[in-house]
Parts: sequence; C-alpha cells; structure tokens
Amino acid sequence: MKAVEIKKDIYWVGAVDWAVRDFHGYETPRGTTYNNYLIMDDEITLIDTVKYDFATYTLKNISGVVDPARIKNVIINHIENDHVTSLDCVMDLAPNATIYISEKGKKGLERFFDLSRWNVKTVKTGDTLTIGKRTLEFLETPMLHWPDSMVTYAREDKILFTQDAFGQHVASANRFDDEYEISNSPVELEDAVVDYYANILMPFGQMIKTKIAEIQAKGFEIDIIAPDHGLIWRKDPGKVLGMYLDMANGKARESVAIIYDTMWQSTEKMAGPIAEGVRAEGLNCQIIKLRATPTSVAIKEFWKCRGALIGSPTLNNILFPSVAEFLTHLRGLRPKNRIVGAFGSFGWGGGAVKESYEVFKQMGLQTVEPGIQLAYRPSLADEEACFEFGRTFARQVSEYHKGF
Ligand SMILES: Cc1cc2nc3c(=O)[nH]c(=O)nc-3n(C[C@H](O)[C@H](O)[C@H](O)COP(=O)(O)O)c2cc1C
Repeated sequence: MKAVEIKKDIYWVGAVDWAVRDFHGYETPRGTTYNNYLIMDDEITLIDTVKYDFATYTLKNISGVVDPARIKNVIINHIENDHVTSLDCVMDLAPNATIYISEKGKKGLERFFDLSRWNVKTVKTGDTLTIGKRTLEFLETPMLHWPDSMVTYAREDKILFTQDAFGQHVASANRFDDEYEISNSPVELEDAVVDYYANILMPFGQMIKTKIAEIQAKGFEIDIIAPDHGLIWRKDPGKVLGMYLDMANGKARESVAIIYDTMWQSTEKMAGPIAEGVRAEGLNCQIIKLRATPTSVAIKEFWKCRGALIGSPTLNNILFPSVAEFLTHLRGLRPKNRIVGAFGSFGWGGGAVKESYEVFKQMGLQTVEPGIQLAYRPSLADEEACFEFGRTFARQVSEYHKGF
C-alpha cells in the first residue's frame, strides 16, 4: 500500500501483514498491520517503525512522501519487536535523526541496537517537542502494555498516537474505522477490539482507567486515535475509549462460556447437559473445545462472558494438557470480575477438577464449588446431575452479575 494521508501533512506509512496467523503465539485470523506515521513539518518526524521483515514497505511509503534522509526526529512510543526492529533501516538512511523515547524504552532499545552511533533523547510525561507548526506532547503509559510504553499527542491536529493501545489485529485495505465498518461491519471491528483487549490488555484494567483519566484531565481534544495495529479511529474515537473503560470496569455479558477438552468424550458428554441447564435459567452459553479452538479465541470468549465452566479429564492425576495450558495463559492475564467452576470425567483417583479450583484460587476469581466430576462415562442420572449443576451455576452467575 502507498502512504495514506490521515490529516493534512500527516501520513500512515506502515505495512499490512495479510498473512500472519501466529502473532507471538496468539492467533490472528484477520492478519494485522504495523502502523507508523510520518509528520511533514519543518522537522520531519516519524512515529514508530515496523516489524523488521516489513522495513522495505515502510521505507517505500516514506519515500513516496519525502526522502527518508530528511527525517529529523524518530519517536519510539513502544520498543516491542513489531514496532522497533526496522529502526536501524530508518537510521541508516537518516543517521542524524534524533530518537525520542522514554527512559525505560532507551534501556530496552539498548538490547536491540548499539545506540552509541545514534542521537537518543529520553522524554517523560509532559515533555514536548516543537517540530515547526506543531508541538508534540508525550505521556508515559507504563505497562500499557510494556514498561516503556508512551503515547504522543499532536495538539494542533488533535491526534493521539497510542502505539498498541486501542489497536486491533486486522489486515485490511481500509485504514479507517468508518471505511471498515462499511466494507465489513461495526460488529466485526468491535470483536477485534475485544479480542485484542482480552489477549493483550486484560491485566492492565486499572492502569487503563488511570491513563484515560489522565488524558481527560490534560484536556486533550481527540479527533483521531492512531494505534500501531489495525484501523485508525477517526469516525468516533470516543467509542474505543468507552469500550476500554467498560472492559476495565468489568463489563461482561450475563452468559456462560463452557471451555473444555476431552480424551474419550466423557467430559464432552457432560458439557451438553450442563449447557442445557444454563439455558434453562435463561442465560446464553457457548461450548468451546480447546483443541478445536485457538487459545486466543477461547480467551476472548471467556472474557465476553460473566461466567465460565472449565472442563477437563484427569490424565496422570492432573489436568489435561490443553486445559492446563489454557488456564496458565488465563492466569497470566489476571482476569477479574468473573465467576468460574469446573467439571470433568476421571477414572480412578481424579485430580483435574481439584487442580482447576487451585488455579482459580491463584487467580482470585469468584468460584462455584465443588464443581462436578464423575467416573468414566456419564450415566443418565449423571447427565441429570450435570443439567442441575448448569442451572445452579447459571443462577450464581446471574446473582454475581447484579454487582456490575
Ligand atoms: C493415559 C491416561 C491416563 C489417565 N490417568 C488417570 C489418572 O491419573 N487418574 C484418573 O482418575 N483417571 C485417569 N485416566 C482416566 C480418564 O480420566 C478417564 O478415562 C476419563 O473418563 C477420561 O475422560 P474423557 O473421556 O473426557 O477424556 C487416565 C486415562 C488415560 C488415557
């Protein structure tokens, strides 16, 4: 794609990665983009770079606007590999440019490149950089989602460059939210936001609230939110801010995700009547088999629902590996405001359901105990017990949901 002007003299110069499906272990069925931005002012300024194997794309896009040698400033909002690893290619062409980066960002950048050959200036919250007609202001956003992260505000243009925050993994010929909503759908875009939040930003809800409040307190007027992945928000940037605040405040559907795996289908045979019990209480639910579903999709569905039931057979006294992997992933994401329970089939001593509750406790989640487990195949009576378990769980979900 060619450079795209997002506001007068400000260009998207990034790359579209149509083919990526595994993004550091996270499934990206829609692909992604690496967005970076070029501001044409007295001092030509580049905000972020792209993943190393897309360096030629961004250099070509920049060259379509201006000779890269004329770049005076390079702002690095976030040092993750997909945004910084073509910095050396940019600096080869603009060796006298000055890099602006947070203190923590500089420390991290030293692990990627020999910085002694470049001009590097560290910036902190409230620092500004005047590049001609424009003044850029920096705001550190540590742990959103890396310690080095910061955002850059272009006051005159009312654009907030937010690195990974408010991004989505979507490859598209469209650059803007409104275009995508017409060519695809608003629902698809919202799903991509939830997917990204659930898998990347879930642990940082409190920080998100603090930083959005800080942005509001600073009185930043925002016409455009320009993230480093996916669509640029220009139709209604308030929408994605609102979605983030809602999720950080614990918004979820009053529904249940049943997430399980199975060796010989006994645990699977429990999931059906449990789901019927949930439905009997009027709650929606969906059943997700882990080895048939990418982990990131299972995480997203978990996050959308107020309640989740985790099903696992016992294998060698412990959780089935795919369930253990899912729970490990989930534990790292530090979910809050969700209620959970466990079920599963075993042969002799069991262990999987007990271990599920141990992990739930580590996560500090609200639980419905003791769950339900049974030996080998569920009998008709067991199926009835599963149905009742689903009903009881759904009632507890509804009760818990009232608190939000
Ligand atoms: C290799 C293997 C190891 C197992 N280890 C245990 C075990 O340690 N404790 C236990 O109670 N059951 C054990 N089981 C029995 C299963 O938990 C039991 O067959 C259960 O019904 C499987 O549920 P599923 O059909 O949902 O896979 C084991 C089964 C297999 C195949």
